[in-house]
Amino acid sequence: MFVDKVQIRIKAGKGGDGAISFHREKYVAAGGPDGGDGGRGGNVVFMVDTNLSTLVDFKFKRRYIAQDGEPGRNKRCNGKSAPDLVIKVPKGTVIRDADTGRIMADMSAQEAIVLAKGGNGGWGNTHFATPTRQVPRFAKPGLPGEEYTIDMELKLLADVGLVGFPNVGKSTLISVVSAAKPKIANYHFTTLTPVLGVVSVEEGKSFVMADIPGLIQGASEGIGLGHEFLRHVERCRLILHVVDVSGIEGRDPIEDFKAINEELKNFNEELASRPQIVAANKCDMATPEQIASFRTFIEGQGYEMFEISAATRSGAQPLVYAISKLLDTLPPIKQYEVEHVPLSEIEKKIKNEFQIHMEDGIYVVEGDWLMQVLGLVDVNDYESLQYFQRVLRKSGIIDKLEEMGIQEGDTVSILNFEFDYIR
Ligand SMILES: Nc1nc2c(ncn2[C@@H]2O[C@H](COP(=O)(O)OP(=O)(O)OP(=O)(O)O)[C@@H](O)[C@H]2O)c(=O)[nH]1
Ligand SMILES: [Mg+2]
Repeated sequence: MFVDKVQIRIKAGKGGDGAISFHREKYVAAGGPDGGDGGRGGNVVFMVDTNLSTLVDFKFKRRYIAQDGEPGRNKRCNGKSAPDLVIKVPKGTVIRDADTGRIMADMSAQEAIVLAKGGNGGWGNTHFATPTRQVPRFAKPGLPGEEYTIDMELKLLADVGLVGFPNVGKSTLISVVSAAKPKIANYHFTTLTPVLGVVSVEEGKSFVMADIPGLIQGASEGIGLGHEFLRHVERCRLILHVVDVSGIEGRDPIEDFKAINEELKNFNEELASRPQIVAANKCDMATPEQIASFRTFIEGQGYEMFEISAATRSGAQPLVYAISKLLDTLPPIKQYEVEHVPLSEIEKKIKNEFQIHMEDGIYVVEGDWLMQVLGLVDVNDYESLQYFQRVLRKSGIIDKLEEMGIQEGDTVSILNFEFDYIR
């Protein structure tokens, strides 16, 4: 079964809670705190698996939950962090946050990505001993992991997309220019799922061609099969429009050509203006007059046309060279840009709900949204920390801290994350 669109739910693991425990030893009256930290919750990681070519597995399993981190224990034993939950997807899968529509990943630009971060483990009470507080009877709980409902869509990666009415010879063509072996038969909708083929042009030079089911009038409104598959030509750099010029099926090639382009336009305006080459197929069955009048029309429209017979292979090689030459001048395959959660939205939310209080000489900042921001921060990554700093500043947290008299070197605690304040 070919499936190229699914919705699933992912949830990263919760961090383990920090432990509250005190050192116990014979003859030692009151031992210090020795509660260990909780381990990190498992991330949910997406990884490209080139052996996969459909999202069918996700039709049957829709919830993916990573394990929680282990809680801390006594004797300063830290809980184990949970392993990442790795989800394998075919190359070309585009992942969106179903709630906001934001693009989270394009699994053609990236091989692997952490989509939901596991929560940090909570600190054990060992961390909270100070000269004035020798018996800290508290620890921090682990933070929840991120969770999302995501829409996944497979958009195949091909340089050239074959489009045309059913039975015009698209599959025959891909079978003669590449090693792909699609089903070929004399009836409509022989091809039911997209097929990719690598076309080699010359030593060290090749491009990828995608064969999709035939389109019919109304395809863009969901009639027939083609519409479901047009998303697979959305990334193509070039459209190869195959037309049957022989009229053996009683159709008019000019009308066919117009109808298909109309469908492309209805599906996606931009798709219709994608560079397009026309392959006039079944020339072995067409009269010179039929070919000539089609050529006049096509060239009049400003397209380049190639006479071919996929069945006899004639004309296929010049077509391949022409495609390759045109591809050299075109931009690379479209990648979807990952959209980060807009800063301004986060700032607004934080601004409305953060609170700061002092606890044992530490500035403690709290707020639900901070948790989500922290989920995006990687403390080992400079850019990420800068982003965090920007959020703190723009959402007014730094102003508030300064108002409260914070000084260089004072400790600020934001959830489980403690750092020295630097101006
Ligand atoms: N005479 C002739 N027949 C051809 C040519 N190319 C393809 N055919 C025949 O046309 C029929 C349909 O070919 P396919 O390659 O399956 O057509 P398709 O466009 O992939 O069709 P769908 O998958 O249904 O959209 C088959 O019987 C082919 O043998 C050609 O150049 N000349
Ligand atoms: Mg076919």
